[in-house]
Amino acid sequence: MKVGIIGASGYGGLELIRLLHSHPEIKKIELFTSSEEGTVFSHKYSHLMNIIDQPLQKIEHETLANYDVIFSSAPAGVASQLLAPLLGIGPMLIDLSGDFRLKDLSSYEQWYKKTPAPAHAVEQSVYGLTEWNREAIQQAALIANPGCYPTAVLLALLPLVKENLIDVSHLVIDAKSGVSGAGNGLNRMTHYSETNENTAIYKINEHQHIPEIEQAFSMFAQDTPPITFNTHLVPMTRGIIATSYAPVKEGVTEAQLVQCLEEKYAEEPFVRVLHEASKFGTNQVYGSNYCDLHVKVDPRTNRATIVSVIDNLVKGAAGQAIQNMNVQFGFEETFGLTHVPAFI
Ligand SMILES: NC(=O)C1=CN([C@@H]2O[C@H](COP(=O)(O)OP(=O)(O)OC[C@H]3O[C@@H](n4cnc5c(N)ncnc54)[C@H](OP(=O)(O)O)[C@@H]3O)[C@@H](O)[C@H]2O)C=CC1
Ligand SMILES: CC(=O)N[C@@H](CCC(=O)OP(=O)(O)O)C(=O)O
Repeated sequence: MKVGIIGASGYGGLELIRLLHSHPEIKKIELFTSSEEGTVFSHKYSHLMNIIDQPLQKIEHETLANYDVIFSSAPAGVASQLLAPLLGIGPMLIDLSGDFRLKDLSSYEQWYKKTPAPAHAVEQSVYGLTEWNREAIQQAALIANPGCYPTAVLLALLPLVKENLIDVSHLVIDAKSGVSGAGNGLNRMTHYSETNENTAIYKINEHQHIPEIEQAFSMFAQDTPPITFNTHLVPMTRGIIATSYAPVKEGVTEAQLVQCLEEKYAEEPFVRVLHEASKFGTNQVYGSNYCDLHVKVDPRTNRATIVSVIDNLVKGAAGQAIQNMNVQFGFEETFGLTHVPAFI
């Protein structure tokens, strides 16, 4: 199979290259750019010397139409313009940005503060939360790959919300991300001297992933009241930890919550439910496509603490995108994704 990557030189693009390189069904990977046409990729990124030595190509629709799959790892607002004209003319499209995720265009405009994608394209897009939407992904022409935070949050909470085991009206989600979540652009927020030795909350109550999480609750579980979701930037490169707190419904025990997660994910290759995890963190999924979950109920407050960890660039972006490609083409779902986490 022949795949093209738009935005290859960004963090999501680099991760797509790393993972696709060991995918047994991918025979050709070609890279597209909006700014560096002709640059030999391994001259820009020397860790890819003798691995990816071809030049970056100009983004042209006639060329892109000839690929089996196009991954777009371009920014929100740009991806929709690049991909909408390719819809239905050949390649399967997988977009890592938020452009096709929100079905309500006015909600996209409100949270992203950008012009929404064309309505017909958003209508056709399929939300690529693999473990929850396989059937639709198999039929999709355009996959809206989930955001990094929503992936971590939804894999942990959807089973419990669906089975009505926790009280969502008092749900609080506290999430923390490594700096690569912000991409490779330079700005004050990710400046070393303001990130190192610092942990900062950002986009307080205004994060663009709030409507995405609420939409997924209603798609896969049930309509819920608005949620409280906040995000923090921590001085590490990769990883997301999302800790959610919610009262358990009357009579519900910790054992029931654990069983609910275990039953949902028993056959899943990339979701692990941890037991007796008195301490765990993002390093146990680093560089891998795993999402690890843990739940505990505090008997004093009757509140559940539900924790999930992912690598934002793998399960939160490129890894899940490849998992979705595997589902769509009927490949083993683990192809290209069998990397063991780099714990240290
Ligand atoms: N980083 C993460 O953890 C996650 C990111 N995402 C989403 O994935 C996408 C990529 O993120 P990330 O790799 O971190 O971002 P980066 O900023 O690292 O890279 C984005 C790339 O997009 C390309 N690009 C920029 N402007 C344009 C344009 N006008 N037209 C076409 N291409 C353009 C650039 O490459 P060039 O100049 O060569 O064209 C750039 O390298 C974003 O939409 C992001 O929101 C989703 C989940 C997690
Ligand atoms: C650390 C950091 O800045 N993370 C980014 C996540 C980016 C992302 O996944 O964006 P989309 O889902 O909108 O594509 C953020 O919080 O906006």
